[in-house]
Amino acid sequence: MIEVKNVEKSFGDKKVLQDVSFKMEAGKTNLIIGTSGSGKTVLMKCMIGLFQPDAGQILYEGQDIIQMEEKEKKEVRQQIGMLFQGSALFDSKTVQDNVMFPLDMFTTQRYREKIRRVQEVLDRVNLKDSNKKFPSEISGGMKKRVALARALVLNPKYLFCDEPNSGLDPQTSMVIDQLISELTKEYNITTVINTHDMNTVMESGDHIVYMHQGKKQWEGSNKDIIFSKDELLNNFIFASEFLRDAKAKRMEETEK
Ligand SMILES: Nc1ncnc2c1ncn2[C@@H]1O[C@H](COP(=O)(O)OP(=O)(O)OP(=O)(O)O)[C@@H](O)[C@H]1O
Repeated sequence: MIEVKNVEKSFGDKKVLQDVSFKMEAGKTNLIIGTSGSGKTVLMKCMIGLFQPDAGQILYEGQDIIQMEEKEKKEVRQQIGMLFQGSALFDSKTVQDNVMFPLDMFTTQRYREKIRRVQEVLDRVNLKDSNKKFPSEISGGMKKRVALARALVLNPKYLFCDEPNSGLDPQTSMVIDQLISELTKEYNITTVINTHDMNTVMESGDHIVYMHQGKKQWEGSNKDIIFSKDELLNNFIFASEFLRDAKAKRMEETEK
């Protein structure tokens, strides 16, 4: 579990995060949503220890990452898998070598062990017969699977995903979302996703934190969102008539 407690962050005079608090549990797909500039990326960077908040705590299983010595911080970071926007694969490495990279960096495993683990995660993300291919030879959806396999190869307790659907078509996005949700439950990972994708929100959001102008405006599940009376949240999520109609339909179905 990750707990964010009363976190504040400013850049110069600009308050970017103000008194932000929430808990994100293991086995749940936790989303951070909000308009551009609402502080989602800064919040994520504070959570993984890349930014130092001005005040507050970021607790990993009760231990504050802000107060940790560099060595302890490193240990926590090794338990974090990252899925970056645009996949961030090494173009000059094959699929197999991309996934093996964290094992080369952080373990002393023999090649045979490493290859076994690489194959295991590639199988788990349903990526077959692509081990020897280069990123330029595979589709965007396949690249995401490779990036996901790489994020999982060290068996992380925490998974951070920045816009995992950017650049993907709606169908491929859904498949990636489902895969992330399944893996989160299967391995009991605390998954944190920064997303603009409303389909992800409605289909995968076990727990959603909605940020507005640096503050936590609302928090709840994708089921709660349907019935929320929060005006800012409603305007943000159900921005079009089409989406408002879909909401009304979903409310009707849920009430039946
Ligand atoms: N390193 C920085 N120095 C100064 N200001 C920053 C820095 N990083 C972010 N900001 C400011 O903090 C605010 C929040 O930015 P942030 O990137 O967290 O927004 P966001 O919600 O992730 O937006 P988007 O959805 O567009 O990615 C913005 O006003 C941004 O200009």
